[in-house]
Amino acid sequence: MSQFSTVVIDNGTGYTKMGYAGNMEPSYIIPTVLADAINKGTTKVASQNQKFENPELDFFIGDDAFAHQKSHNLQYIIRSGQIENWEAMEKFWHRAIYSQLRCEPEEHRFILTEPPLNTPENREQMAEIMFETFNVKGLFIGVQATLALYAQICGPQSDVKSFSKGDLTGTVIDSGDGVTHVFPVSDGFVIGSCVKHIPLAGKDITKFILQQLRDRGEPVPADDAMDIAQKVKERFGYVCKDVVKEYKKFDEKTLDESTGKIVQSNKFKKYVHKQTMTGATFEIDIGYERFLGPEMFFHPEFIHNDWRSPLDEIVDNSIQSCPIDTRRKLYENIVLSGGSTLFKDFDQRLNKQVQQRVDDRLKQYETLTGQAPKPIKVNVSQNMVQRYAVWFGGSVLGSQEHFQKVCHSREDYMERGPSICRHNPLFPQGF
Ligand SMILES: Nc1ncnc2c1ncn2[C@@H]1O[C@H](COP(=O)(O)OP(=O)(O)OP(=O)(O)O)[C@@H](O)[C@H]1O
Repeated sequence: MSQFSTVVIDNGTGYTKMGYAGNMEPSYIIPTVLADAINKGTTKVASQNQKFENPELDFFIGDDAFAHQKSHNLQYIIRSGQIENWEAMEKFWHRAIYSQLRCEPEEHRFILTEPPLNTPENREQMAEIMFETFNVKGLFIGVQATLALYAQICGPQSDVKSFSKGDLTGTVIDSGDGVTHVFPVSDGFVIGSCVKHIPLAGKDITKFILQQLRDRGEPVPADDAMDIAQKVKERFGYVCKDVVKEYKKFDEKTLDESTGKIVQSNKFKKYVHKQTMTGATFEIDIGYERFLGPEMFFHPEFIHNDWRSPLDEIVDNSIQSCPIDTRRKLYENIVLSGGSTLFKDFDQRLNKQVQQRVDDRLKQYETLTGQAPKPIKVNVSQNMVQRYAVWFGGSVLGSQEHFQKVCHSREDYMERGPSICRHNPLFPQGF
């Protein structure tokens, strides 16, 4: 890796992933939050036991921000994928670049990510901050869904050289902490009018699991409540094949012949938690919430009173609203991206349910016309880089030869201004 390799920063609603292009995983993953001082300059720098020399630098990001939330104003910078507070974002980038990545921005090109359908004005704002505040050498703003698809195609198992622009067609399902999106992408371009937005994601599952634990009377301390629920979700959560059958599996009791006692199903688990404040440890029983939480994707009414469309229906509707000549490929290449798609067997259940919808439609067509259409094979694929797919897509792009041709340079910016960053094609002309 070159000393001046490209920096990739993927700012998500919950977590920011950052590191250098060419790596398999981001070097830093921190919550996208800022804690800004209420009385600027009074906080001591932990490592030096002295106050900040410049009171303007009296702020913290990521986990440090949570640690200082009593003395500082905690601000969530991104909501539903969109940057809400530009001043806070600039401070966040400042600390991330100088203190975490420890790089001189003027010597590096940067790849930032944006949600699909981001406005050109937002892109210009990003460019202004990056070039004028940080004086970066170059900037590329990649659409998250396209980068996730790029990661899948140029992933660890694939041969980058045999890849063509037309391969960048597929449906990306991106589910993170705050929001879930379905993005059909054709030849590297998101089909904007067919994007579907679902206001449910990881945070909603975490809250649901916490509520379930509390309803069952488990001892969940208020201080660590969300943290416990999140760990339970990530460690024990899975997608079941059928909710009713799964309940039965949990309720099955067996006779332990060695002790002669009736024991409950091994589907129940125990989670041992060490309390942050007191250091005391205690045990929590984990039950039905293991599969009921992730069931939100297929039975959203469990969690949300007004949102009743299951994910497979939304994916199917999204693809059906795309141009007819792209649909087959969109069904055949459904790509998962983001932390909340990591539940065990999520891909299989989604695959089965979308396939069912497609088969039903084809059967209906055959009944009406008397002609048997060519079958469509739905393929939902998991991949090794799914958790950080967007970041990894940026990492691959930033390490390819053609990247310099698509990246906007500082000289270009000085000459033509922020509007150059309105368009960020992944490939140079004539690729
Ligand atoms: N193994 C896992 N199983 C289930 N959920 C997980 C797992 N690992 C992480 N998550 C969840 O994924 C979410 C974070 O994912 P990600 O980093 O993709 O989101 P984000 O980019 O911050 O948010 P968004 O995509 O909404 O902008 C959190 O809710 C986290 O609890």
